[in-house]
Amino acid sequence: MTTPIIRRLDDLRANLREWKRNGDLVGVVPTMGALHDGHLSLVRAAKASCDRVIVTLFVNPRQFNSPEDFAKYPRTEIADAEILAPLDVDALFVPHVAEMYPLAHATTISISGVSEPLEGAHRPGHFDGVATVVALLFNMTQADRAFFGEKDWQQLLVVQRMVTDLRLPVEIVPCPSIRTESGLALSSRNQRLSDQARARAVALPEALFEAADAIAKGKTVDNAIASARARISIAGFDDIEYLELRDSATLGPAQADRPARLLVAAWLDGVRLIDNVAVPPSS
Ligand SMILES: Nc1ncnc2c1ncn2[C@@H]1O[C@H](COP(=O)(O)OP(=O)(O)OP(=O)(O)O)[C@@H](O)[C@H]1O
Ligand SMILES: CC(C)(CO)[C@@H](O)C(=O)[O-]
Ligand code: BAL
Repeated sequence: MTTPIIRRLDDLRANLREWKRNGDLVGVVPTMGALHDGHLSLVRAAKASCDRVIVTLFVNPRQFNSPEDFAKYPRTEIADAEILAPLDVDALFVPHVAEMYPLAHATTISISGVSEPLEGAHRPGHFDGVATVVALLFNMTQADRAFFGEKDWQQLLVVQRMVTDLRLPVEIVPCPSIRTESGLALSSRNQRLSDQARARAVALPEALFEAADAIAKGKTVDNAIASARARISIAGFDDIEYLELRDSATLGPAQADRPARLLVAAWLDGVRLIDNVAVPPSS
């Protein structure tokens, strides 16, 4: 089975007309490619609950706040189509940048509140780019369900906020983070790490899980975060952009009686890694 690649919106719409006429439930998995098992878990979830599954592959220039990061982002379309083949998706939508953003394109979607701290503070404009492209992809694919990974926890909340606020007729399905056996969350960017750096990178999830466990057992948040920071630094990370406990749903200050999330972004050998874990309420 080869993966049908569609590049033009008109062609996608022609398929969609037929699928919608049949009453098929359409699922979309938005990605930027360089597919790994994390993406494939989203595709499997989509296949399990939808009649038609569209995977989108678009390295969205508008969500990159650093031109260097955009230039270095892995682009592996042929391998991506191959890795998807056994999953038998209905379309791999790979639009050209001009299909997404014709010259006259002048609309940006900006979400306040949940998009402002953490990634929003460290990557100015990032979530405007994400929200704009995700809204476009929802409209282009006319998806009934969309699948997003919890690895990008803040992105998930931003997209959920947008869907609620704009009354978009799409159900967001969160999917758990897929990790290597040693605990590292799979990510397209971390494919750039050397084997040696990848081994050191495991300190990130280890520190997160240990801190989450310690907080749940009553250790103060400040002490738990200080220990986690020390562990990550000792492993050789160059910079910790943030490591914070936040309310799981709002990303406001964490409260003891509500689910919280410990979220981190840190640099190792020129690669920026993010991760997050749940911290259950203490009462
Ligand atoms: N390890 C993972 N487990 C579950 N979902 C994941 C994982 N990694 C990425 N995803 C999800 O896949 C979708 C597409 O993500 P994307 O293409 O940006 O890949 P990525 O691995 O997150 O890349 P990077 O973080 O390096 O940009 C997003 O919904 C993202 O949350
Ligand atoms: C959702 C997304 C595909 C939008 O470009 C991207 O932010 C990603 O891959 O997580
Ligand atoms: N996975 C989130 C997309 C980004 O880092 O731009």
